[in-house]
Amino acid sequence: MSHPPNGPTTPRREPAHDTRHDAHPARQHAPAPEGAGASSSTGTTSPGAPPPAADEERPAPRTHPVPVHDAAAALVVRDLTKVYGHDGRPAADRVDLTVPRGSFYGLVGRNGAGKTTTLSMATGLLRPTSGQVLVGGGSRDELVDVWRDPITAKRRMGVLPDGAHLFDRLTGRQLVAYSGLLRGMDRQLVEDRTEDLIVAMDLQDAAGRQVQDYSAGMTKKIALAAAMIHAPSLLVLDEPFESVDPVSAANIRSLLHQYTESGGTVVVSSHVMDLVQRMCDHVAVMDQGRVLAQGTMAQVCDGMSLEDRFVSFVGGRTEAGEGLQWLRPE
Ligand SMILES: Nc1ncnc2c1ncn2[C@@H]1O[C@H](COP(=O)(O)OP(=O)(O)OP(=O)(O)O)[C@@H](O)[C@H]1O
Repeated sequence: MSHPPNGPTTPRREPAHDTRHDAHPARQHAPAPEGAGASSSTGTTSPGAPPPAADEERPAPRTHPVPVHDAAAALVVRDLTKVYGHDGRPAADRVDLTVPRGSFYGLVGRNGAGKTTTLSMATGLLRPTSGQVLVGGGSRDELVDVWRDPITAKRRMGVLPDGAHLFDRLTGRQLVAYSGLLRGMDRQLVEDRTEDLIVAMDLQDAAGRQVQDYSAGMTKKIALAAAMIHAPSLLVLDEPFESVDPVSAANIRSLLHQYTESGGTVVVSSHVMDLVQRMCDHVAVMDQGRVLAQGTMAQVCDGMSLEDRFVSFVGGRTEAGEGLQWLRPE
């Protein structure tokens, strides 16, 4: 599985951080995840150191295995690799990730690091070149292989893909409702949850308009609502806060925290280190298709800010304006 950690930048080994929580009944808008006492619509779902000044020597790629038994995992990614073209360079290179149940897990990396590629394979949207993805979260502790049993695996997941192609001639309300109906949910339950989600996303005034007329942030929010309607046990969200206004983002964050407190698991990709550090309890750092570090936020940060830690892992900082001396107003 993962390479053994070594060297000065390796996060300390700490005892396993069991982030699982007991079911939390006090939730208003976030659908309770499967296995957390949710009502089921169908019977099958309910579902310090400063950063290096310049481009210092990069640390050797390494991963930090999370000491969580697979049975306590919501998502296990093993040796996942994707080679898109014929140049043989993998966009995701033997990625190993273990996402504990009930965790709020951040996946960070620079542009092109392989986050979307990894999450797309992990959610059954992009066929891997090799490797395996397992999803937990059923009423029993069994893990399901996403590529061998996609129907069962996808019932457990709610996915917000990057640049999702939505049925944007539907109204927002229709889009959310159809996401539930397509999953075989009871119509009344779908209607009730749709209204709850529209309020949670602050889209009451726009719910009757076609999604094609939505702003980028509104589109993101309605797609997030559609991903949640079946109360999955795992939410995989690619850049969920991109373009979303700060008030809506804060509301969505608290909704997602309620969801994890009631046993659900959230995986988010983001470039915004400060946000990830505040929001997530676990984090993985990717660069050039590889996982350089993963673990609890405390393990990975090791006393630094996530941003400083990230830069120490991936390098690449340049002096401000270097090479752009011409960029001055005339
Ligand atoms: N469909 C594709 N065909 C060929 N190459 C691709 C394709 N999608 C992504 N890539 C390449 O794979 C690598 C990883 O891309 P990916 O989109 O996974 O990165 P990312 O970490 O999500 O980036 P960003 O933060 O900019 O969204 C990049 O080099 C990208 O050019």
